[in-house]
Amino acid sequence: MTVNKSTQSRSQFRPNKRFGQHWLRSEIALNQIVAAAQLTSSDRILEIGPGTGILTRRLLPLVESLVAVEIDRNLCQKLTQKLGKEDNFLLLQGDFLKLNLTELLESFPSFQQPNKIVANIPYNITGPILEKLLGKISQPATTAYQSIVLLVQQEVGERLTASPGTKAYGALSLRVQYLASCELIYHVPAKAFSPPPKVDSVVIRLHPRTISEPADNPRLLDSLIKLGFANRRKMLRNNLSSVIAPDDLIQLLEQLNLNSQSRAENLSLEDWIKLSNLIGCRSI
Ligand SMILES: C[S@@+](CC[C@H](N)C(=O)[O-])C[C@H]1O[C@@H](n2cnc3c(N)ncnc32)[C@H](O)[C@@H]1O
Repeated sequence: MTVNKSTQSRSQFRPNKRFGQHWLRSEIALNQIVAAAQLTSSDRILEIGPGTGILTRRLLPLVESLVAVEIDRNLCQKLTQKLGKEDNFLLLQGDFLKLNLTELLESFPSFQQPNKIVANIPYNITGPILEKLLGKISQPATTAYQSIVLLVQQEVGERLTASPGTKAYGALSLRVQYLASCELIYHVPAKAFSPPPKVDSVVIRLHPRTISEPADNPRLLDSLIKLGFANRRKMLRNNLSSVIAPDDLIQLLEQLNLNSQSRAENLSLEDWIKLSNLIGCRSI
């Protein structure tokens, strides 16, 4: 891990597949990301994977400070040459998933406690990034960001923001929606990148939250969701039979005004929490 204070022509930035590098080149998409972030001059931004600095350069004049974490050493050198003179820019070289940001920022008071995240992330590590930012149902993250604006693969964005009863709705939707409200803001076509990825993308915005009526036993809720969606076509009473007898589950579903033939995808987050609480009570 090295720390560089503070980019060259884009032709010098040869994308490295290993790091999921696809450079944004669409003015429209860049403007959309900035708009979705709803920035104010007092915001302290964390950017994951600044790459060529194309987004960074737009954000810097609009905010108080921006700390960027980039894994690619060569890019870091170029970024330092480009943006190193900007007082409100700090570049950390390293793997975002492994570094302890709070500890690293102890020596940089002006960059501590970023309140917003804005990033075009490497798609291959979307899940781990979300988990690091939000935590898990059983262990929510302690750092509360005001908002998180990310460019993600369209299919993932649809799953994150999906509603009950839809094809995209699943364990990922519930796990993330338990920890944050999620909105899909813009569609970004593959041609907005160089090289273009195989899939289209979307800009999403998350607002981490503490749910008003959390599950009594978050670990149980998490396990039930996993079991419930293990086979989407099966009814819940079959998928959850290792935890609760089918007849007993039918009773609980009726208590919650839910159809006894419900599948996992038919239950809202609130239904899942209530069901988990009822199952938890029975096993005490
Ligand atoms: C999709 S590119 C986006 C680059 C730039 N923000 C843009 O919009 O053109 C993802 C960036 O994340 C960086 N990256 C990949 N894995 C990373 C990790 N674990 N930690 C930090 N940065 C990472 C890549 O090197 C690359 O610069």
